[in-house]
Amino acid sequence: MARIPLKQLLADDPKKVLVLDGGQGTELENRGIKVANPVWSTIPFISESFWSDESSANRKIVEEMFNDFLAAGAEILMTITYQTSFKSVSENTPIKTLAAYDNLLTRIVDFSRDCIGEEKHLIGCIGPWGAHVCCEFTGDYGPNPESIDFYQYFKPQLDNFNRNEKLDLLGFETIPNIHELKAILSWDESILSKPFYIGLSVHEHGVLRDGTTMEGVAKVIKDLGDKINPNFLLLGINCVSFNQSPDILESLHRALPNMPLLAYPNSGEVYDTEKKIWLPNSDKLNSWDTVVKQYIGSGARIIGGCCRTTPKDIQEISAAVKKYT
Ligand code: MET
Ligand SMILES: [Zn+2]
Repeated sequence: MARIPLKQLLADDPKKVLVLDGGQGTELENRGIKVANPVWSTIPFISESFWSDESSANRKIVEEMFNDFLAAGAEILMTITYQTSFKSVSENTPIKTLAAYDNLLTRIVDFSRDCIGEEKHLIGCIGPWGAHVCCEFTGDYGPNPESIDFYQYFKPQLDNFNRNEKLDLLGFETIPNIHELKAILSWDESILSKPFYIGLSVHEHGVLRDGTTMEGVAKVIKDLGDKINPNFLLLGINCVSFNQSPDILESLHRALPNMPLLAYPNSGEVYDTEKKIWLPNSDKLNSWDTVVKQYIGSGARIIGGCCRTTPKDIQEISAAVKKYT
């Protein structure tokens, strides 16, 4: 394999900060793919023509998106599988069996790897349980979050991703609920056999969407002690408010000073659910230059963008990472 394993790469060069790509779902939308459906950005991969017709319009759009993020300086990119859980796919698309689902994931990973080449690192993106029921920004997992069978939900995607050598890292993203975090962290190497990270969905006031403080999050990790899965490489925040994200990351760093972190906030725009439009971030307090500088000061090792961030944002992130490392 041409790529250095991420664990080694991060350990060998303690100053290395990897530039991640930007918001894929919203970028596909910007480029004309209609993603408003229960499997969101998975939708282009569901139609057979995406695979059979190499000149299909959607295929071109996805290829160009990857190319533009690469040209902007991304060194680690994600598969577009945020809402590609077996439950979401089998309940909302013609793909019903585990075998057909496995085939879908393998095709998506192969395609993503072909788009980015052998040199760049690839993350197998895994959205939270809440994405299936649209509550990743409220963290409201119902009256009995402790009895949700998270393993059952994630297993088909994990089984596929764990054994796919084209993936370098698994990314659990936008995790809003402490019970889900505890569940993921309770899984040993037989369940999570690849390096993985967890991106938390954090309120702008700095608490997990369900109200747990960053100290509370840190306690879960500290309490696990040396029982923690050695594949747990990074913890961080994603799709959080751009303006508040440096402070949030700093609070996570204070609570867990030795933990490698990652950060990829959204653009700070706000979605108007009535008018169904994105409202501009009118009080953008910081530039990427300032934000990236603060992230690096707080121990960030992977930095990129989430929803509504574009290749232009990644270009600015990449310039700042070069400047401050
Ligand atoms: N990686 C996902 C995407 O941009 C993150 C979504 S956060 C709702 O497609
Ligand atoms: Zn996002």
